[in-house]
Amino acid sequence: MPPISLLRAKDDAAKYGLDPEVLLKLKEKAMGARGVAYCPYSSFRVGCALLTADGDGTIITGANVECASTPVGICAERCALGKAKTEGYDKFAALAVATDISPPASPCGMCRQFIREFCDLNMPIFMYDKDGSCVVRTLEELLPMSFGPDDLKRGEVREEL
Ligand SMILES: O=c1ccn([C@H]2C[C@H](O)[C@@H](CO)O2)c(=O)[nH]1
Ligand SMILES: [Zn+2]
Repeated sequence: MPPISLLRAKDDAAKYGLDPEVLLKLKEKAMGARGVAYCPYSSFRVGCALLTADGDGTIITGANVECASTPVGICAERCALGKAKTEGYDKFAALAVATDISPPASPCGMCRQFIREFCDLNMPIFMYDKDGSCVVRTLEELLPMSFGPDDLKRGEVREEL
């Protein structure tokens, strides 16, 4: 009998067209990335793992990095996306975020908009709690009726008329 985590990963993975083993790896990486968070001000560790879809399914991780001037810090999700983009990745299949609370935290509003810049609206976002239990939503479910790069292009067309 496979462990519960694999059974659950199979359901979640099937729903979003992902390999369950890859999803488990993504979860491990997101939970592990909490360990490198720099969060001396909040002590709130966040880890993120981004599954790339450009080639061999590389996983890019990130964690929150805070700053004495507190608004200057960056969330784990934007850290991971910034790393991925600047390492040449342009397509993403899933994002996982892990915190030490339960139920799990979800990406903040600023991160939802940042994810919207680079990812499809139907991309799943897996949110893990301290024990590894998961809540999953698509980007569109977390950010309905969103504004994105295509909307700016529509603005350009209007000006030409
Ligand atoms: O989804 C989230 C929510 C919060 N944080 C960070 C920002 C800050 O460093 C700390 C407390 O808000 O957690 C993230 O990285 N991602
Ligand atoms: Zn954020």
